[in-house]
Amino acid sequence: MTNKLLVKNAKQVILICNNGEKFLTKNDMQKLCVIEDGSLVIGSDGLIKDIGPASAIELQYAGASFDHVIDATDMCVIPGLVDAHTHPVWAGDRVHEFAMKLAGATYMDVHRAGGGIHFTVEHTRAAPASTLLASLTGRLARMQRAGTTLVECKSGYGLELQTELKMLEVIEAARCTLPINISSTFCGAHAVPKGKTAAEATTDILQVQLPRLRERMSAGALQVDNIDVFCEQGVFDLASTRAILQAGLDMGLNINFHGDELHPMNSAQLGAELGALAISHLEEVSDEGIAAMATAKTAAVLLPTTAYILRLPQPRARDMLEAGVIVALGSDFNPNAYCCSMPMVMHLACVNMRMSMSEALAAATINAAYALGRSHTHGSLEVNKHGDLLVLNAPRWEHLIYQLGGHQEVIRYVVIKGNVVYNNDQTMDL
Ligand SMILES: N=CN[C@@H](CCC(=O)O)C(=O)O
Ligand SMILES: [Zn+2]
Repeated sequence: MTNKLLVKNAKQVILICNNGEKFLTKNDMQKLCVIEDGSLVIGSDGLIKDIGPASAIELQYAGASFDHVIDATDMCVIPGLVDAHTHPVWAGDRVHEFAMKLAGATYMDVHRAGGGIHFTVEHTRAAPASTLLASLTGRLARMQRAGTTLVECKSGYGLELQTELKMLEVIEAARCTLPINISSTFCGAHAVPKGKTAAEATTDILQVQLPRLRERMSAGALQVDNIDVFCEQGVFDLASTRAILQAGLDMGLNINFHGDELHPMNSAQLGAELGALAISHLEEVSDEGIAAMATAKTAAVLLPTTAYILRLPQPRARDMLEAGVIVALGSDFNPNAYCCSMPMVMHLACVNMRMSMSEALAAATINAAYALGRSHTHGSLEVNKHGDLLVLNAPRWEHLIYQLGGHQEVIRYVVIKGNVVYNNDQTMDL
């Protein structure tokens, strides 16, 4: 049968790892697996069929047919990027709040004044599903052009049953129709809705939202992968967070939540105890929390754009890496942190959080895939994994991070399951 794609003669092919690793930690994040002068074949099923030295692949596939051939001479190949944390379904931008924050207002000042998540909830509740789907489609296309091929997408701007379901249905429609891979997250506990106490909101999630979600999932109408809560002072405390996460776990969802962002909450210890796959933010995590996450193999999804925009203390990436935590990255795309670009996120992680470029790439590929429970199929270039990759118009892969804000010029092709979903003939030589 005809193969889908041959990518030949690349200067470097960055596999990330080649032994079926589900994640990388410590020194393994420093020495990524690389083939110099390599080629790669994606079979008719969209999975990677072969990968190796260009000369060996040429011999082996002499006479084979391919739907598409990319000559990657002088270019590099890396796995598609994985964005482990986004809020991409919403109406109503918050550009006015950016001005307020620049003038000194904190995230919680804006939130308590009825802005922030509340502002977005009001606009998202009022928006038709078709409008939300159109904007989501545009945002996912932007992410894809910036190299993201697997993205986590949260609900959480409804805070009541109807709008939370509307958001999840919009994510489901995108998942079924767009090439980009999606991991869907129920985040009904993203904030306490106006007019309710946190206790009332928790009861509504446990007794109304989650049971209805379970019905929709059992009927096959919705696929939801993860459960999320914003565990924060003035939002959901540890007890409510525990109850909601446990209820999600009991219905088969992976725990993946916001913790220890603005105040130390012991969210990391709670997540580790519940077997969370991932916890995001962690700007205020304690030493005990770091140790608990390392032992439980709970990934830390670090979000450099948030710390940057809100001028928060940086998450302690180096301490986490040294302790053996599985460090992943996400863009945190949302109306507060409007960034669709994982190359920009990796750059910020390197400069502000002191990660090396290899660590940042591992965190934005195999470890981000692990945070979403997908590292058996995504996050590295290995035989039988999905044929999701980027071809970079650069002599070394590090240009993708080094060229600040330059991904439009560096990314030549984006490939998902062997199909070229973005062909950028505007790239220029460096
Ligand atoms: N911290 C909570 N949630 C988002 C922000 C969402 C918003 O402000 O709309 C975050 O991850 O940064
Ligand atoms: Zn978030």
